[in-house]
Amino acid sequence: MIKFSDVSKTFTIGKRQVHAVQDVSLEVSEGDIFGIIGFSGAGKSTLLRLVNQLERPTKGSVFIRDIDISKLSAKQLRKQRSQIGMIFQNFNLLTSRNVAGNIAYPLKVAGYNKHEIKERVTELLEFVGLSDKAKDYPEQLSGGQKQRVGIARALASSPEILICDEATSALDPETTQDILRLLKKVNRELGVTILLITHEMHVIQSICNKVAVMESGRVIESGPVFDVFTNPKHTTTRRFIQSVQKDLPSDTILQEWQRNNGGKLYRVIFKGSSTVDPLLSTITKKYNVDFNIIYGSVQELQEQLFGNMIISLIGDEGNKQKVLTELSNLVEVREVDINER
Ligand SMILES: Nc1ncnc2c1ncn2[C@@H]1O[C@H](COP(=O)(O)OP(=O)(O)OP(=O)(O)O)[C@@H](O)[C@H]1O
Repeated sequence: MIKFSDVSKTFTIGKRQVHAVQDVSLEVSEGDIFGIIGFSGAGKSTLLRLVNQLERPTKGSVFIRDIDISKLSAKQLRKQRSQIGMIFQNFNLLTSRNVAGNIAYPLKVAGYNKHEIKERVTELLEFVGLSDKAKDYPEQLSGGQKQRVGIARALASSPEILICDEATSALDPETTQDILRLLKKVNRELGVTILLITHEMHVIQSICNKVAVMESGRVIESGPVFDVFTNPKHTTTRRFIQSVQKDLPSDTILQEWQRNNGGKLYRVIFKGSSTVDPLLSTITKKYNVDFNIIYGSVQELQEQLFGNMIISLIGDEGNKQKVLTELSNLVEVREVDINER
C-alpha cells in the first residue's frame, strides 16, 4: 500500500548537510498498523512527511498503491492527500471552532453540502465517543478528548491511510491506552491502514503488527512485531524492548550469580504454547547435566505467548554442548552477553 523504495532525504543548511533519511526501503501492506520507532532525531518525522509529500525525497521514490507520488500533478496530489488522514502530538485543532466545527472543516473545504456535513459529523462523533461534546470548544476538552476530535477530523474524508505523528506522546498512560484502542478500532472496523511514529515501545507493543526501528536516518531492523520482539538483532532494538519487557535479571543479581557460580548463561526463548521445563529436564537428564533457572518470564504479544528463560548448565563440557545442540533444535537458545542491556 505504501512503499519506500531506497528513499533518502538530505537537508542542506548553509554548507552543512543533514542526512535525515538514508536508503530506506520499507513496505506497509493494506490493513497494517505499522510502527516506526526511534530516538529523537532518528528521521521518523521526515519519513512520515515524505508520505504526503510535505517533503520530497532527495533520492528514491515513495509509492502509494503503486503510484510514484513524486510524479503526481498538483491536482492529482490534492486528491491523493485526501486519501491520507493525519493526527498530531499537539492535536492541531482550530481553537475558534467547536468540536463539530473542527470535524466539519475538511468537509467544507472539500465542498460537501450542509446536510452531508451534518450527517457525517454526527456519525464521526459517535464513532469516537464524543456525541455529547459537539458544541464544546477545544479549550474545554481533556487531551484525550482533543485527540479523539483529531481522529474524527482525520477520518472525515474517509481516508485509506491514517498517519499518526507521536499521537499519544502528550497523554497520560491511561488516556494513551484509550486512544490506542480507538486507533485499533479505526483499523479493524474501517479498514484504515495506519502508519505511526513513536519513541515509546509500549505503543508498538500495544497495537502494531509490524515495526521498523530507525537510527541516524536508517532503518536498522524491521519485521512483524512478534519476530522483532522475540529475536531482536540490533542493540538499539534490544534497548527499546527492554523498556517494556524485562528479559534479564538486574545487574545486582547477575553480579551475585557470577561471584557465586560463574560460567556461561544461556537465553532460551520459546514461542506459542510450548513449555520449556519438561524439555529442559528431559534433555539435561539424558546427558547427565544439571540446570539452574536464573530468571524467567512469559509474556503475551500479538495474541501469542512467548517465554524467555535464563539458565546455566552444570556438568561435563562435552555433554553441555550436546544439551545445547539438542535444545536448539526445538527452541531458540543464545548465549547471554551480560553487557547486552
Ligand atoms: N526542515 C529541516 N531542515 C533541516 N534539518 C532538518 C529538517 N527537518 C529535520 N531535520 C533534521 O533531520 C534529522 C531527523 O529529524 P526528524 O525530525 O525526522 O527526526 P525524528 O526521529 O522525528 O525526531 P523527533 O522525534 O525529535 O522529532 C534531525 O537531525 C533534524 O534536525
